[in-house]
Amino acid sequence: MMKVAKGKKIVVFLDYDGTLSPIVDDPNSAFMSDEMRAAVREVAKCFPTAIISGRSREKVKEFVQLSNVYYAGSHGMDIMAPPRPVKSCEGNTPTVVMDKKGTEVLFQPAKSFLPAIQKILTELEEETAKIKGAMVEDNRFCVSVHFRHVKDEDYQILEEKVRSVLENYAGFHLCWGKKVMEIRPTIEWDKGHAVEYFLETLGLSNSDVLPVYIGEDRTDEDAFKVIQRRGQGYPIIVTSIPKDTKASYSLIDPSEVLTFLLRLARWRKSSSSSRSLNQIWGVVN
Ligand SMILES: O=P(O)(O)OC[C@H]1O[C@H](O[C@H]2O[C@H](CO)[C@@H](O)[C@H](O)[C@H]2O)[C@H](O)[C@@H](O)[C@@H]1O
Repeated sequence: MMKVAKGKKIVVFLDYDGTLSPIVDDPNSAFMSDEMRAAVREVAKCFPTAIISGRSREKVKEFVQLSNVYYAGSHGMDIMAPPRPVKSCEGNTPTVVMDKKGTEVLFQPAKSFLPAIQKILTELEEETAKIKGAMVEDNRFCVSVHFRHVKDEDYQILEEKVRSVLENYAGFHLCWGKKVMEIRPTIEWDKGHAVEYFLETLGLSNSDVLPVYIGEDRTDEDAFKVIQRRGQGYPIIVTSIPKDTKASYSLIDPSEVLTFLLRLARWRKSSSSSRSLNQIWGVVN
């Protein structure tokens, strides 16, 4: 992989839950380790790096706590460029989307849905309050209804309640993630579009660019498809079991993601030195 990458511009896209942090029982405690944070920081010093999560942008930023990465929340429906251009260790400064005042620009293709989303959120909280273990999470442009702690015999009633709320709102649909139901605006925008948006706005859509996308969620498949369609880049799924996926590579869990990121940064920093790929990656040709 690194042989192909030599001389090309790498852009790194990372999912959050299950990729940078392990899947845990409480969504509010899905913290990222300091080691992982340091690795992402190093990678972002070398390559433009974006975190694309199903969480709200504010929440994922609060978890990641890095100022040298780009953030997209709500499965890519809430994108913000960082306050200042991120300088790569190659010395390149990618174009950053700025408004006339020089502040960061938000891209929110589902903005008109916000009033309805707020109502849906309130109704879901009311409707699900009596179902033990159900938890509603406000992800700004989408709403998650977690059922990890709901008894199997209560799941059906929970789903019925969610569907009954949605019946009154045209323009929204339901999808499923890991023990979670997600209510999303029906617009043609997903994590794949967010990848394309970043590549375009950063001026990185040419053929010498290699996007690396690491994710584990069903919604990451949209991004894998975009990379496959481009014919260049590395769609990497995080999974410990074989899966039907558009990704071409896999890492078992966040600890392997950590190793991969550390090696990626190390490779870039050392690629001008005499260290061989074998020394960095520990691989045998
Ligand atoms: O796109 P992502 O960053 O992968 O976000 C997808 C969803 O992740 C979170 O839920 C998942 O992780 C939780 C913490 O490990 C776990 O408790 C839950 O069961 C998983 O579904 C997040 O809470 C959701 O809002 C995101 O949509």
